[in-house]
Amino acid sequence: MDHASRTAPPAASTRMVDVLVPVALDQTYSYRVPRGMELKAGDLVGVPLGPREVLAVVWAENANPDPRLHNRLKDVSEKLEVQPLKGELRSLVDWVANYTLGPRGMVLRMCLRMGENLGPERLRAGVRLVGDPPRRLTPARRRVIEVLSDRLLHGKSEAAKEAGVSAGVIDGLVDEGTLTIEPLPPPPPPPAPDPAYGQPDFTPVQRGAVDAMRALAANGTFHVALLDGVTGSGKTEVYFEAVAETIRRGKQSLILMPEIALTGQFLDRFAQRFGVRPLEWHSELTPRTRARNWAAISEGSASVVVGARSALFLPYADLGLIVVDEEHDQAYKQDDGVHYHARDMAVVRAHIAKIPIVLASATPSVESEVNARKGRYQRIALPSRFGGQHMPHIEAIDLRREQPARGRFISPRLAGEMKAAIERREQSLLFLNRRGYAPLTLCRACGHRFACTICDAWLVDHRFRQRLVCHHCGFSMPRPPACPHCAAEESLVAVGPGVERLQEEAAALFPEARTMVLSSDLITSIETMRSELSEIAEGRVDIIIGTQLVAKGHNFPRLNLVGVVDADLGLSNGDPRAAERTWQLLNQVIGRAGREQGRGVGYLQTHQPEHPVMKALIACDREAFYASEIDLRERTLYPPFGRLASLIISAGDRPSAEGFARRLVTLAPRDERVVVLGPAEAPLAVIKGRYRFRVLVKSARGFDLSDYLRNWLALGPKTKGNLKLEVDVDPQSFL
Ligand SMILES: Nc1ncnc2c1ncn2[C@@H]1O[C@H](COP(=O)(O)OP(=O)(O)OP(=O)(O)O)[C@@H](O)[C@H]1O
Ligand SMILES: [Zn+2]
Repeated sequence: MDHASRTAPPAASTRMVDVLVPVALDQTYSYRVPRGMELKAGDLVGVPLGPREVLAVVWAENANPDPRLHNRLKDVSEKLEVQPLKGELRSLVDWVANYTLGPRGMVLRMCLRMGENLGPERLRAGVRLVGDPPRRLTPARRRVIEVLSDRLLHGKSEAAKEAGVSAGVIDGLVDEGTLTIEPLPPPPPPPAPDPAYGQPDFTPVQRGAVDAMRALAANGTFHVALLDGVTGSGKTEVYFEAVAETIRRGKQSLILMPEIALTGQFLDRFAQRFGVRPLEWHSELTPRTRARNWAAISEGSASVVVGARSALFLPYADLGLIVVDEEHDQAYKQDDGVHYHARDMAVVRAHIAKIPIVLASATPSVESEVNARKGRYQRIALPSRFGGQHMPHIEAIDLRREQPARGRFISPRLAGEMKAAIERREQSLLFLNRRGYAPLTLCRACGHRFACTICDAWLVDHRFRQRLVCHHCGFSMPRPPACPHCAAEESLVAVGPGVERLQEEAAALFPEARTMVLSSDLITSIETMRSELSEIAEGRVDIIIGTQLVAKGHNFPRLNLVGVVDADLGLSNGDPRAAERTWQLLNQVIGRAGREQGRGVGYLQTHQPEHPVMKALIACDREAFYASEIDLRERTLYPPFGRLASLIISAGDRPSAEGFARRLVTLAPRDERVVVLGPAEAPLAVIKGRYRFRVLVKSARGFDLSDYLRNWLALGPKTKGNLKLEVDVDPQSFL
């Protein structure tokens, strides 16, 4: 910089803005606004950052940087012609970043996942027959002319496909003057959902809840309702009324789902109620659909959006309602990148936007249950099933007394019930939350166990894929013919069951029955998953064998029997939420039984029928479960009576990770409202070659734990080299 430019006032404009860039940075950067460019907070802009041009959002106008820096600032290069991010969304980004300690830029990034193309839609080419046939008329050319004989405009690629020719044949006809190329008009926007399209008749039990839903949506102010209805009570139909009311008010609704891959049935039900399908938002959208949907959401033409957790961060033009379906579901917690809980952040968004939110579940999280008990959330209850169906009857099968045969996992009693169900032409569901064939493979001769080389985990035998697979890093290897340790041949045995092994057993027990395994690792695409689920719903499967994928939200009309193969599975680890999870998962999966006809029955194969969770399940005693769990959390000051955060320290070698974790803990600011536990080696001590230590931070309920952590980490040693520190506020996983 030369002397003159420092003293003379710059010729360029002196306006400046602070922009936030969607990368892993927390702070904003100042840029100059070129003359003639009008910018306000929320505008999307292109800015030079280092050697690149990047997308950014104006976070604050009239920024006030050091005036001496002014001449070193670069200019905003362009303003994008899209809707600006509203103040409401920018506040959410700031709030989430502040709460989770995630970099603001990374939170912003979730708002900007609109795919590559932001410009206008590329026009598609159309062709029309206008002139005479060419002199040289090949059979291919004749077919094209036939297809276009109506002299209307056809899509070029469709016409080529219909005539069975390449695009080159069409281009040839264009050169001859036989056809013209004209742009196809863009497809008309899909019709808007119609709130009056297919409204059902509600039962007297449902009517009260429906009225409450409509009132909350009509009020349109911040209000949290817990729609607490047993499985099969019609929660979806009921919250659709809040959506209908929101459509009538001309505002947008967002319905969050834990597992968007499984929502085929949901989309159909939505169409039955509103005449069209809602707009979808999830990771499997093509870039073009993503760009189109993002634009429809930000312009306001999308009236209802159903999406996975990331849909919470979209730039709705005028959001009027949020519904969080299956609000208790763990899948709402994101555990990489920004660690956030979409249900909790949805409540924050509703609060900032001053709109109502409905949390729906048959098995509310302990947090939401406590909020309803304390009157912070309005409870809207549906205590019985729709259509007079009974809740399933639940029984324990005590595995200490009723053992399956050696190497088998289905007890004789459960097998007998399955046989009876098949004879009644009803479906059975075997539930086991374990993917693959067997969780462990060992050598009978020397005892060698197959473990992942870079994770602290056994390799899981996957027979469909014919490989041993690590569920933590994805490493896999073929099952070797001999033990790599002692070279014994044919000595390898599978230990324990996975769903694939259960299918083998079910097929051996009932050779005539049609079986199907549903497990996330076997899904090749959302479409195949949806078609498999409709095959089940149509009754073309007798025995369904599945992981937690089958527990969520499905309606299988012919399913009356659910067998939980290992009810104790989720209780054995030291997870403070183990009891809650087990209660929720088993209620949900057994809740698939007896929804439309006949009586549903659930069998719990367990070694501990006297465990409080099993007892509450068997007695269908929801009160007993929540009372004892709430009491326990209150005594131990676990959430929601206290707050938790985890620090996860990992490094390529054990001493670095442990050393850093120890140093960090010694620097924790003293505060009598905070307890720092650890560091301790993580239960999953090594993942992908990284050694992991955990620190658990517990505080009183009203305490600003995020602020405490921020101050602490600012004092802490810097993370250098491959050392990584992750902060997880309100952790759901303790592994
Ligand atoms: N008023 C109604 N009229 C017609 N059908 C209804 C009505 N209420 C509910 N149903 C039907 O009852 C079935 C169960 O409803 P729904 O799936 O909404 O229950 P749910 O409470 O969400 O259950 P879960 O928690 O198990 O997912 C569905 O097939 C639904 O279409
Ligand atoms: Zn691994």
